[in-house]
Amino acid sequence: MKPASPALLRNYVDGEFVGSAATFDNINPVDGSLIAQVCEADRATVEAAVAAARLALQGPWGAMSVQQRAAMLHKVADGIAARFDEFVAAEVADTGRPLEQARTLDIARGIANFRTFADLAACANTDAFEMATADGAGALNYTVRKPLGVVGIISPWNLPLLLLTWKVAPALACGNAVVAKPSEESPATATLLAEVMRDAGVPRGVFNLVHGFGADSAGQFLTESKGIDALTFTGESRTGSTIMKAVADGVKEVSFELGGKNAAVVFADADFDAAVAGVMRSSFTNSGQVCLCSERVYVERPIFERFVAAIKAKVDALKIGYPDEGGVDMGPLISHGHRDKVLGYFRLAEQEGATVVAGGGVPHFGDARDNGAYVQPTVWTGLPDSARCVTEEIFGPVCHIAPFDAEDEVVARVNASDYGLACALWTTNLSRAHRVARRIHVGLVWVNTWYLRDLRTAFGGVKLSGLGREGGRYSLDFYSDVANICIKL
Ligand SMILES: O=C(O)C(=O)/C=C/C=C/O
Repeated sequence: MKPASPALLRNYVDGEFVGSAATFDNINPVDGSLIAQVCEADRATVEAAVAAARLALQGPWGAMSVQQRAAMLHKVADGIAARFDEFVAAEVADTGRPLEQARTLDIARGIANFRTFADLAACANTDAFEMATADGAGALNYTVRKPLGVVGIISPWNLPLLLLTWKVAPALACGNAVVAKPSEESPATATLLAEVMRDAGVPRGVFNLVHGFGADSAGQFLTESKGIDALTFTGESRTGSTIMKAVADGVKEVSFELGGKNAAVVFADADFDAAVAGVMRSSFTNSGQVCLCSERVYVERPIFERFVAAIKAKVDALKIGYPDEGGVDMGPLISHGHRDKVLGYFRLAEQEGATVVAGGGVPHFGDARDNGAYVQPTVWTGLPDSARCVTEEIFGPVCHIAPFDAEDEVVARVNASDYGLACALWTTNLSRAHRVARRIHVGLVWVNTWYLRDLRTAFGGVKLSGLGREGGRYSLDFYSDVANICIKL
């Protein structure tokens, strides 16, 4: 029987799904099969989306109260929930991730992001100051939040719906209109989101979706558009730098959540089993394709050998497989191209003199998965801190474990990085936990846990890991223009 013709994922502009002359393949990384054809937005389509967003601000959307916008965003959340299994299936097909992760993390957080920012925006207060004046009558200062206008959003493939909605939700809650460009690797849930937006009654032009690549494609066209007022991007640091240059002439506001080479630090007084389980999560969740993952692990010397052995045993026992396999721990990487990059680091590590404690290659399944983008979860020891595999972001299921002897030493080694996004500390010494957490030069520190998220908190990194903070009121501050009004009494 002729296989069903692949779906066609289209752009969503001014409330309509629109095609394009050029399309590109959407591939399932589990077995390399074709999922869909995706319409690549050209510059004219991107500009039409930007113009539609601008127009939307003058329409019913621009006249809505924050309470009305919040109600609309709850309807969007309801719409995702109503099509939950469709979103799960689409995310799994695009990424190959375990079904359970898509259900409990990716799609669940897509819903939570809309609900959280609807409520935060509706309840947000602003400042007011009573001011004494020479004439004794006084003055009143108060601030108001106004939408930025048209916000460009470029979101990554590693947590597709989670990270797209992490930006769309607050941007809309603050009254902006958006043009979103999801990664070419993960277009499916973004396209479903456009359907949900339409069905929830979000006015035309408020949410626009353009598919394509970065350079010389929709990502670049969006960045270069004179019609955007701000741009928010999650992805690689060097792309962030390119975007910054592109928007510099227009002095556009940017918010960047970029790369990382995050450390986990395990002190000898840690709860050993909890630390082993925690480092397994922080190194291998989502096949290591989370900007917060630990690719550097430092273990206090007295427990180093025991810790490495425990990690090896856990890694060797990881179940790598189909997304819907019972008990599967890890799926493939996002694409064959990314797999080649990660395998390049596996080879480099051996050239740099690493001891390969576990993994280091490609699993053999003897079935369709051998056409997928799988790699073995991998553990190294024995490299110097200066090794490229210990300094460069690999973004795969891999970590290097090194011993340390003193607190000051490990703090200096962790901070000796061009990145500064996240760190996980494992210790039962309370004063050490607070002391060391403050000394690590990153935006996010977890103690005796990892990737435990309160959406009201500041999220972002320092150095090459990013610019600005999103989350809670930080998102409201980025996605709003704050104006001060002073009234003479
Ligand atoms: O959990 C979040 O809100 C978030 O932003 C995660 C980012 C992960 C990036 O790889």
